[in-house]
Amino acid sequence: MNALTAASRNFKEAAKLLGLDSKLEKSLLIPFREIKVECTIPRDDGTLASFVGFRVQHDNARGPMKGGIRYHPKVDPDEVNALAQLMTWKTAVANLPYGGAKGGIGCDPGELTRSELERLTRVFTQKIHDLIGVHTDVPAPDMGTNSQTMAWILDEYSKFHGYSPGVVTGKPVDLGGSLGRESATGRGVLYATQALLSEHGKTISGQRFVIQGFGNVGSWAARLIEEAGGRVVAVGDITGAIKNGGGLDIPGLIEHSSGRQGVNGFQGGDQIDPDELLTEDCDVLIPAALGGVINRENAKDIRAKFIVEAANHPTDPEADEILSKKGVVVLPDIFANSGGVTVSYFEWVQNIQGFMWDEEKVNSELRTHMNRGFQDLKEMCETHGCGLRMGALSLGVNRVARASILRGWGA
Ligand SMILES: NC(=O)C1=CN([C@@H]2O[C@H](COP(=O)(O)OP(=O)(O)OC[C@H]3O[C@@H](n4cnc5c(N)ncnc54)[C@H](O)[C@@H]3O)[C@@H](O)[C@H]2O)C=CC1
Ligand SMILES: O=C(O)CCC(=O)C(=O)O
Repeated sequence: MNALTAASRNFKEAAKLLGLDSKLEKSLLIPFREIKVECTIPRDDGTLASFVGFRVQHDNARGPMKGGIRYHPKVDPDEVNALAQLMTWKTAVANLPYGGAKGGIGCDPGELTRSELERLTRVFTQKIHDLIGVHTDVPAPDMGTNSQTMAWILDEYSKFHGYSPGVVTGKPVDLGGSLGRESATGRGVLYATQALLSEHGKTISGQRFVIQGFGNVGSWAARLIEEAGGRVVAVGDITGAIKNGGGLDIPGLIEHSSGRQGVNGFQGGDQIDPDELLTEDCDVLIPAALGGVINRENAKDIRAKFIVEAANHPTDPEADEILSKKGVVVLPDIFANSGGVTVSYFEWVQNIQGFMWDEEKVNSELRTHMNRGFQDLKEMCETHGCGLRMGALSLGVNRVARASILRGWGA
């Protein structure tokens, strides 16, 4: 199912649950602004290459719009739109003073050299610089981008507006980035998983985990879960998948994967078919790569008891129905991966204050935020007698609707 169709379908179900006024419902669904720009750069060999960049600013009722920038060949307007919408609900679920946005460029970052990536990022920033800003829209890393990408955006933006570290988050620490942001999404996934398992009388220790995606989010989640006593029995990425029932050596896999740009060829386990990774036997499945990977084709074969959505929209609504009938508990993306944007908020606050927190404070504030978010989410589920996805969505949508009404935009 198309990402935008799926996100909108879930939103409408939450709006119905909340009894939202139909005009407000419509206005919450339509993005505030959709930007599409042409980005042409000279390649290193002197030839020209053109790419299309997007920034969808979905909603700003609760504050500046916030969300990552993705570099991936499959970036398209509908997907960016869906991801921007999810950011609006995510920042509200985390109770951060932000709205939602998302951006991306349709490109394969693995096929571009570092200097080509820098030129592409700078051209994109030149095209959108007057529409982003510390108090309007604050980008961050997502798939295919990282702290270096944010450093280039910050530098290019600052040529137009003066030095403004708070215009992006997920920056290098040397440029005003926050300690703990690099690991924040994976750490948030750990805290979210601990909260969920404890609700079911379990701890991380002794549980078997399967993780799809071994980039920023997947590798940090794996490392922290292993440190907390969990057994990561299979991991996959774009290069392949690897399994070891006794538990993979995660530090070894991180070293292998960063040297070779992927998990393929790791000797500490058996290579498996990446298509079978999601249906491997485990207690907790953590999708941490692309959207739409759990769908009506494979949902019936999922053997995990819990799914913790580290990726954005990994499960489509048809799969949700199948999983719910099977009794699989799904912790939704807009809560489970909100650790990243939460520490982005801490980074932005530090930039505005001009004061740096130590890493212990960042991690302990993150834990407090994630635990509070889980309690809020559970209360919403109890109030509406619904599952976790609808609980999270109605929590987020309700907060955005209230802000819109207070600002005089709603019914
Ligand atoms: N970076 C962040 O702070 C946040 C990221 N997310 C979400 O987490 C997910 C992962 O993001 P990052 O780790 O930042 O990206 P990344 O670019 O660091 O890593 C992406 C990983 O996915 C793998 N992958 C790509 N295509 C695949 C495929 N077809 N099959 C299997 N694996 C594949 C890559 O090999 C890589 O291991 C995305 O859905 C992103 O939107 C969500 C919240 C915050
Ligand atoms: O850190 C941020 O501002 C947003 C990260 C992001 O894109 C996401 O949570 O999906």
